[in-house]
Amino acid sequence: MTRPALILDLDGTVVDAVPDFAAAMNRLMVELGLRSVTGPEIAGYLGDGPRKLVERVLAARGLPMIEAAHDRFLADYTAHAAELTTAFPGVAETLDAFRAAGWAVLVCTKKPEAATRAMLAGLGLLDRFDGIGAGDSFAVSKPDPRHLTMTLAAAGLDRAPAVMVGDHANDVAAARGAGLPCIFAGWGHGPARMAAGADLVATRFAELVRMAPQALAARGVSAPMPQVRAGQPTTRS
Ligand SMILES: O=C(O)COP(=O)(O)O
Repeated sequence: MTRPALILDLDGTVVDAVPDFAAAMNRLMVELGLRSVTGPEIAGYLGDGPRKLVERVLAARGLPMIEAAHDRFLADYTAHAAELTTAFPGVAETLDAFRAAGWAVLVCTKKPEAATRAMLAGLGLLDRFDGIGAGDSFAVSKPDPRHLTMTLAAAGLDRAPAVMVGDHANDVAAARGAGLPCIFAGWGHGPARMAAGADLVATRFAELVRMAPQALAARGVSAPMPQVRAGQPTTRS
């Protein structure tokens, strides 16, 4: 059988990047003389990439989009992308278990590739991925389903059975458009209503070892069940 693939959204699914987003945004707010942001405000604006994030923060302060502000924010965020950001509990050992069982693990994110790589490297996670489809890797991005199919193809996995995991309506829509089963990441930033249309809802990252094979089995595809090795912590971040 072709190697099965686990495709993971990044922000709100693999990592909580809100503290670094908020820190970089607040450096920008100081420069612009604008009211500071909070973590919950930032979390509510995520899911459509950094340009939309800046646009939404400015709009909430009564301002139109400022392209130069986005450029400054993105350069600053990219340089500090792994300072306050943490992986969700269980990520490292769960990814290791998937790969040990023969799955490919890919990330499909609206975050630009430079920031994605800097952040994953800083967290010691970059080597745990077999491919990255970032927000600027292709001409399209989520919710366009081609963001998922092109991420698979770029990793040489265009015929692989695949499962998408994400915490945002854009992730669910992209998966459905690509005809892939979707697991909603209930631990992420997306409100519960965004799970509409997902095949399954997980509450912890480690549940993916059971749910990803289950999602494929429901479509008549059998895939190996990853085993998290006994004695490994399941809550390390
Ligand atoms: O940066 C965002 O707004 C969303 O990024 P994500 O696609 O990894 O969730």
